[in-house]
Amino acid sequence: MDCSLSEYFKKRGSIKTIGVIGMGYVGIPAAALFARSFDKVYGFQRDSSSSGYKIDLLNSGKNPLKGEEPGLDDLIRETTDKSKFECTADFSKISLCDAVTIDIQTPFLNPGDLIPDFSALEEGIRQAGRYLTKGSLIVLESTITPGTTAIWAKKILEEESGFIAGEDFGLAHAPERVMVGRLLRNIQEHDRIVGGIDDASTKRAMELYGPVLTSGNLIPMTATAAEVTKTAENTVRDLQIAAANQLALYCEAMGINFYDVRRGIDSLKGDGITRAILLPGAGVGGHCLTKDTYHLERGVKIADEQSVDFPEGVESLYVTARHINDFMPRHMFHLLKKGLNRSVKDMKGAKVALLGWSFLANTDDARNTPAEPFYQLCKDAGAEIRVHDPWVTGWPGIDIRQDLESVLSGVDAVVVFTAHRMYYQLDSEKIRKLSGSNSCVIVDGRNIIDPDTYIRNGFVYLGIGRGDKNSHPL
Ligand SMILES: NC(=O)c1ccc[n+]([C@@H]2O[C@H](COP(=O)([O-])OP(=O)(O)OC[C@H]3O[C@@H](n4cnc5c(N)ncnc54)[C@H](O)[C@@H]3O)[C@@H](O)[C@H]2O)c1
Ligand SMILES: CC(=O)N[C@@H]1[C@@H](OP(=O)(O)OP(=O)(O)OC[C@H]2O[C@@H](n3ccc(=O)[nH]c3=O)[C@H](O)[C@@H]2O)O[C@H](CO)[C@@H](O)[C@@H]1O
Repeated sequence: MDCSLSEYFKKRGSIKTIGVIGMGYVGIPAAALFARSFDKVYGFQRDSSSSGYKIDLLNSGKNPLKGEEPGLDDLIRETTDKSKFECTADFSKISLCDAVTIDIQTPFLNPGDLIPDFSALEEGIRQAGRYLTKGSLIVLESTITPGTTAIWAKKILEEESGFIAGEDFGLAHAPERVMVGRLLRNIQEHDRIVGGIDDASTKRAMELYGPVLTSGNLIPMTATAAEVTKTAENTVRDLQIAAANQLALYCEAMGINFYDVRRGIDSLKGDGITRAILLPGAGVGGHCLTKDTYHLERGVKIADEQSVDFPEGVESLYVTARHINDFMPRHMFHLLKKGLNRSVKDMKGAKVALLGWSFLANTDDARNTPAEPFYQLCKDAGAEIRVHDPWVTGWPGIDIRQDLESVLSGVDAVVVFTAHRMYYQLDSEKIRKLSGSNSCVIVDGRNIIDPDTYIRNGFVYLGIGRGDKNSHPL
């Protein structure tokens, strides 16, 4: 009788060589941190036209990620210099690894039909299955539909390897809870959810993640519970943001200042009471909050259990929240239209400066940026729209400039979409001169400018949640 999985792990000894499949926002910092704590890390990256360049870049000690990532440049240089971190497209080296993590993108083709595009992930899992060895551990870190690890991934790995998960190799899910701009810090400081398909896999996965944690704790559970934790934590966050967005829309309609109401609500504290209201904004972007709700919804739909007991004909609260957040770029367009009407200008032919393309302040990550639907609405309405972003240097079909003055000169309207640090320094007098207009419109999607300063300088001001200012006297 072959030995049990725990015995395989024991015979193999402690984890020394690790493979990380997918050199992206998640895989690169994860691999670099593993390389600091373990003997050797192989970063597996397919040699694709869009990302193959990362292999040589990383092997030369350079960080392919733009934007501010404290500590990552040095850590990549340090670990590659010591040959502890090597990037490759040769997946056969997976056979040298004691543990392999998979950090491949998991977008939705079309959220409406809840069908994720797991094609890239499947290719990566098949590569892992092809070369994994007895007594190794496979960990899915990608954000996936609940049920994926223990059913779909397990089946593929067993098909490709001829081994049995839970007997010949370990299998777990350990979701990444990182945010661009704080990748290294999040991996080390956030508590780490670790969910194996069985106890032996969970324990082995804890051996893998323990050494990279500084203040974070390990939180063991089953693989499916780990998948639900990850998708639900982002679903709930998206719901909280939608609650703030809806309240902001109400405050605008009622002519009051959302931030007065927020301060008032926050004042109710103590005795375990919490009513934390997040911030309304021009929209919710990113790779995670825009899709994890649909992973959770799909998970409950495909679960073997009987269908969920839920009120008849009522849409999921979580999907409704997604619709509210996805509406915010259109609301920004409505505010712009209102402002141009007040300054007696047509949207058609209006020159509009869009400030901020990335979905998050001070990063270059523009995936699912809410600025894109807004941009399209303006274009479709005949406006001439110019985009500025200090971090995002390129985007398919969009001319993104880094020279703010050239974007602002001669404009009829300025629209703030991202709270980049430099936009807090915007000078109303300078913008008025650059625009050459005595009634330039300014729409603040991130509450970063002072309305009264701009109104005093002759601007037509509108801001999200600012019902007290959006119809100010001209
Ligand atoms: N970006 C974040 O801040 C973040 C945060 C939390 C969770 N996540 C999740 O982590 C996962 C990865 O996200 P990401 O942002 O790192 O994606 P990414 O697109 O930045 O990186 C994915 C990398 O995997 C590579 N890849 C794709 N298929 C491959 C294959 N078959 N073999 C080898 N490499 C392959 C791609 O070329 C790319 O370099 C996703 O599921 C995402 O939801 C991301
Ligand atoms: C890449 C990513 O997304 N990773 C996630 C991220 O989650 P996060 O919640 O930290 O990301 P947010 O900061 O929410 O940004 C999302 C969008 O929401 C808008 N927003 C935010 C707050 C608010 O009050 N009003 C808003 O409108 C904001 O502009 C932005 O477009 O990091 C976690 C680890 O920290 C990860 O685990 C998690 O996968």
